[in-house]
Amino acid sequence: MVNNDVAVRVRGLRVERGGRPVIDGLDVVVPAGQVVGLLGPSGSGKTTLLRAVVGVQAAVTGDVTVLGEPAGAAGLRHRVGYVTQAASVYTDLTVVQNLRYFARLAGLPGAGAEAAVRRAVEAVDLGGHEKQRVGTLSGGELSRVSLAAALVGDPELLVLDEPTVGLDPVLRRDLWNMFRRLAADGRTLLVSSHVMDEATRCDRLLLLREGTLLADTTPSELLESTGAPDAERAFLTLIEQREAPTTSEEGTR
Ligand SMILES: Nc1ncnc2c1ncn2[C@@H]1O[C@H](COP(=O)(O)OP(=O)(O)OP(=O)(O)O)[C@@H](O)[C@H]1O
Repeated sequence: MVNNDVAVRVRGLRVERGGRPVIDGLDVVVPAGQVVGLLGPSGSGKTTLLRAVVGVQAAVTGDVTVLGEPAGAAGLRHRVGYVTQAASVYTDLTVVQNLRYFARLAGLPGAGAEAAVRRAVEAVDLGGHEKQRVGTLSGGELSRVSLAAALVGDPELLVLDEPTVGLDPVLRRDLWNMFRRLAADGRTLLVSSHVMDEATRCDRLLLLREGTLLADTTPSELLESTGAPDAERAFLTLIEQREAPTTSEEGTR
């Protein structure tokens, strides 16, 4: 049965990379229609988890169900948009040429493709740059073209791997506002970041460390439960709590 309240359900996920487990027994739920932040330090397994969700990660065991289907199923191809860390648009083509290409890949016919391209350009505020070659865009504009390329197929779930990396605070804020608008339209966004202050912009947070889930919470619950003044210190507090010896262990010393 499809549970419309859940966009992604991960059960007992284990992934090996380079001959060692980088995710070991992970259970995660991503509720539909929300902006869910996947946060954790570099190397904690964020990209690996996102790759498992879009179905491109090898050596995966466990269950990953996306929009009611197994991750990577052919039926999900147009329902899931994935933006990788490295921009995957063509720098020698203009914005619109890129988006037409991605509309073709999404199987959209002529008139439908043109309408989808226009909608995607509007959704990411790239009006006026349609005929600009992607290689000449600024970093923030380039991020938005990648996002637009993922949007042309009108996906229900957007999986974004560190979309704000390398952007200044104003551009980061603008991009997060855009994510909020996309969620308000009914989409689910799973967004990874290692910048902890971005946590406050999410509806829910998944905090990852060394391939395990440290917390599945909301920004306000995170601050309340740790008593920390900001997300970064809350994350450190959670790690310290996890690593602190229990009372019984102390008693045996
Ligand atoms: N192709 C690979 N071969 C071997 N090990 C890998 C490979 N790719 C990733 N790893 C290892 O898997 C672990 C998780 O990597 P992953 O890229 O998922 O982390 P991340 O949290 O996304 O990091 P970052 O924020 O730096 O992108 C790391 O220890 C990394 O070294």
